[in-house]
Amino acid sequence: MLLSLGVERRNSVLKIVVALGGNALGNTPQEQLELVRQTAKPIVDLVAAGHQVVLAHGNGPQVGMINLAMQYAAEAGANTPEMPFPECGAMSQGYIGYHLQNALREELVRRGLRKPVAAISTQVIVSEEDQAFQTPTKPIGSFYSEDRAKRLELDKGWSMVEDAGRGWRRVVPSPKPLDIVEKESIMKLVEANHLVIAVGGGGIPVVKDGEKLLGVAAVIDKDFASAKLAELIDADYLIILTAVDKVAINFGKSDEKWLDELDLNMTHQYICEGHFAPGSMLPKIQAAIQFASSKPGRKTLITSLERAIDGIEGRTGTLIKA
Ligand SMILES: Nc1ncnc2c1ncn2[C@@H]1O[C@H](COP(=O)(O)OP(=O)(O)O)[C@@H](O)[C@H]1O
Ligand SMILES: NC(=O)OP(=O)(O)O
Repeated sequence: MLLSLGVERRNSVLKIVVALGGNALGNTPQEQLELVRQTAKPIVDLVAAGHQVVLAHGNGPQVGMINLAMQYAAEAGANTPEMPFPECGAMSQGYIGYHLQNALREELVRRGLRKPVAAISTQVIVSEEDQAFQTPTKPIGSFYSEDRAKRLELDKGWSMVEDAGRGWRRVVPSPKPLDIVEKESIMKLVEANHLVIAVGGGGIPVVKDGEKLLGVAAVIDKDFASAKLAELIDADYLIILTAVDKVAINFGKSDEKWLDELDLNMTHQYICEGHFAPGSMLPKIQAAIQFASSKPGRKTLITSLERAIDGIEGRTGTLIKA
């Protein structure tokens, strides 16, 4: 028995959306290649147990790196065009999806499993009216010292914030996902028993302009996009893999307490008490609530990539349920 997650559906096939943090993918192509090999193992464990899996991933460090590189190249007169931000997001989706789909395919082959893997270039509809466009909150790119961050604010006009005690980062608008353009294709591939990678980097944010879709300069939180995808494809579980085994209250303080389980009332109370850092744990918790409250029986597990199997088997992680 691989998947316990609340145990009532022990031997049934579950439809699971797994969301993987962009910070778990490293900072260079070499690091990412190595890390996706580790990522592939717990994902393929789920597949081997017979579950239908859709993998979503973040892109914060990667879209920041791509955007900065394109800006520097254009400013240096390297005969390189100005690259619009949504195209940078699309590049990050392709770059990460390429590594993930190969790592998953190799792990499946290594275990003698036959299953096609496909990364879908995914667009996610947002509203032009979303208040997020007025207040950037999504951390992207590298971590900087406070001094360097203040200089970048002046030199580049970036908005910079301190990110969960880890350093300063650029922040960009992060509108909420309203719909997923390629949802029918994703559904069809899942039904056809493919291992699908979708809503990479939260999806490429687009707004509707009549029949057209226009890319916008923003980064959708992949946890919200994953929750939306999980709702739309009628998944049973949303599993959010990040750098910590469990969610804590009083995180980083002397009275820190790691949580095994959260119901919706407790979760709302802890949000009001400010236990979850905006831009890092808070969106995961909000996405977890969104999915867990969208239909009876739906649950979200938050745990670390390293301990994903333990989390899946009910030995660690924080389970959020209605
Ligand atoms: N209450 C909390 N409980 C656990 N971790 C927290 C909490 N508040 C902030 N964090 C931080 O949030 C991080 C997860 O957010 P982040 O690194 O942005 O996610 P991602 O893995 O999606 O890139 C954790 O590694 C931890 O450092
Ligand atoms: N798009 C997104 O949520 O990326 P991270 O997981 O890297 O923050």
